[in-house]
Amino acid sequence: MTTRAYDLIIIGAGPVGENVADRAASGGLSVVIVEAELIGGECSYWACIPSKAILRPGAAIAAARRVGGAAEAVSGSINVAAVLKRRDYWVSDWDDSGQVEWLQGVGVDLVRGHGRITGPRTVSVTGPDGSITSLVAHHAVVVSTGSAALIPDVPGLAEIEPWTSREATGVQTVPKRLAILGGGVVAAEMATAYVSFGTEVTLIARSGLLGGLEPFAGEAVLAALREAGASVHLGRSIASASRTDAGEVEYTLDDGTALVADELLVATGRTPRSEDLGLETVGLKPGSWLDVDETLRVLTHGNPQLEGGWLYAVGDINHRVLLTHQGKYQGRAAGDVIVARAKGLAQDGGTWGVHAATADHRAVPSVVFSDPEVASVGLTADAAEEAGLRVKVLDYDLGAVSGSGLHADGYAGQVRAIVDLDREVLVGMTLVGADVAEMLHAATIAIVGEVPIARLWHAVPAFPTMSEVWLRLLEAYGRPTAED
Ligand SMILES: Cc1cc2nc3c(=O)[nH]c(=O)nc-3n(C[C@H](O)[C@H](O)[C@H](O)COP(=O)(O)OP(=O)(O)OC[C@H]3O[C@@H](n4cnc5c(N)ncnc54)[C@H](O)[C@@H]3O)c2cc1C
Ligand SMILES: NC(=O)c1ccc[n+]([C@@H]2O[C@H](COP(=O)([O-])OP(=O)(O)OC[C@H]3O[C@@H](n4cnc5c(N)ncnc54)[C@H](O)[C@@H]3O)[C@@H](O)[C@H]2O)c1
Repeated sequence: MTTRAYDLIIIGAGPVGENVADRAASGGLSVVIVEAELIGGECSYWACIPSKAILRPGAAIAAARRVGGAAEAVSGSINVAAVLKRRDYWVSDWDDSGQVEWLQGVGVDLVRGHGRITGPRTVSVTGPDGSITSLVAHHAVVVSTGSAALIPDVPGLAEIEPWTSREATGVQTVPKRLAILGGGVVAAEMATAYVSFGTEVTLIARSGLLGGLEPFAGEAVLAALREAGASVHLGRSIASASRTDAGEVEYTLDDGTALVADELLVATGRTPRSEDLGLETVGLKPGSWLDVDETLRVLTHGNPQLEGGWLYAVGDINHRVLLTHQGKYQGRAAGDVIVARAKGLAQDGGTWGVHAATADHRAVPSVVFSDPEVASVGLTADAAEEAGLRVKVLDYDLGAVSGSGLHADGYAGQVRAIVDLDREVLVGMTLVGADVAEMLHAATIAIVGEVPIARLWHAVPAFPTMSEVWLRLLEAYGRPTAED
């Protein structure tokens, strides 16, 4: 057994752990990162990247089909083998050597294996060959171990070895019939991808689609999936599942309907990867999400083992926002504040401070890459009401903007903006329609910058782009007068 000492130990080299490592190393700390699987984590190999790689070809074909003159050039069907080959390129054939080189380049040491906390500031790593490496941190330990697919407790479900997002994004042979349980983001995106492959998709959602977003978003995606041939059962769940000798999945809905598929994808949310992490050795509960303060430090709640604030939890594992870009944002703040604390430098963990993840509460951008796309940031109308804000809700038909009509024949889309009437600033925006993803960042900037609505009149959208919807929304709000 070897023991090594570093300023900072990071457990989990997903996109979030990598960002913490980068900031801390560039701030002059000695850093080691521990990884059990591939450097780059879930996002790079089994989530964001492969899912978007398999969605894009279908979206590109659909885009061409919506433009008269171009539509005529689209003949035949999608080349699934070529799609999967392109996906393989984007996941580097599940080889992380490029990321290993990057770690070396930024001066971060890597220990491959499963990391477990063994006490305050100490971590033990069991390597693939069973060897043990003991690590001691002078300053901090960061847990960035992410999340895994949650399999609900449905009779027979675990036994049939259902697909999770890993199998759905890493598919080698596309099934003819795919059942999907869940109505969230993974379900919407994978249904969209597999429908584009020509798979017979059956989606089972216990409520509507894309809960938590503006209701018109889920309704538009639902209508499009049905239009594309998917069979969608709303208000239903799966009561039992089994596999036949031939490998088919037989499952029953909670209304007694019996159905069959070749594979069943479970897309019912995530569970924290903290079960086998040694949390019990420092008075925390194994298998729990880790609550943190604004600087991503695990809340001590008077726990003497966490004294000195040495433990941080960043990314999915803290359950603030389960998105890569937001986790990386947290990672930059955490890496910098660990450096500041280690070196006794000034800290800025107040609202919008460099060491605080304030945007987690105010402006989380997210895109569902379904067809239509759903891009949202900040509050929905319901969330604004729950927060007790006095708001004006501005709705506009995105298809009525010239830029949209030019972009695609019969463009269908919808935009909703939420304005805080007391501060006269934007606090939320949701866009639904083809290719709205790239329009989202303007709204994020307006919210984070707290740009006054009166000033937004000077932010002129280029003609004829879809962004002209901003003008229509401002008109719906009302143009300021000289007296205002
Ligand atoms: C299908 C799917 C699609 C998604 N698409 C998007 C998207 O388009 N955009 C977006 O922003 N987000 C997306 N997400 C969410 C995104 O994948 C996560 O938010 C992101 O991966 C979280 O990063 P992380 O570093 O916190 O965790 P992870 O990426 O899960 O990385 C954690 C790492 O820690 C390692 N690890 C865990 N435990 C240990 C241990 N004990 N010892 C050593 N190593 C350990 C794991 O092996 C892993 O490499 C998607 C998620 C799914 C499931
Ligand atoms: N484009 C993106 O940014 C992107 C893409 C995919 C995933 N993600 C992230 O990954 C995370 C996980 O996605 P997800 O879709 O698995 O989770 P989710 O939380 O988005 O959706 C879970 C769905 O499963 C349903 N559900 C939960 N338990 C159930 C049960 N027992 N029976 C039937 N239905 C049940 C819920 O009602 C919900 O519709 C999300 O938080 C999301 O942020 C992001």
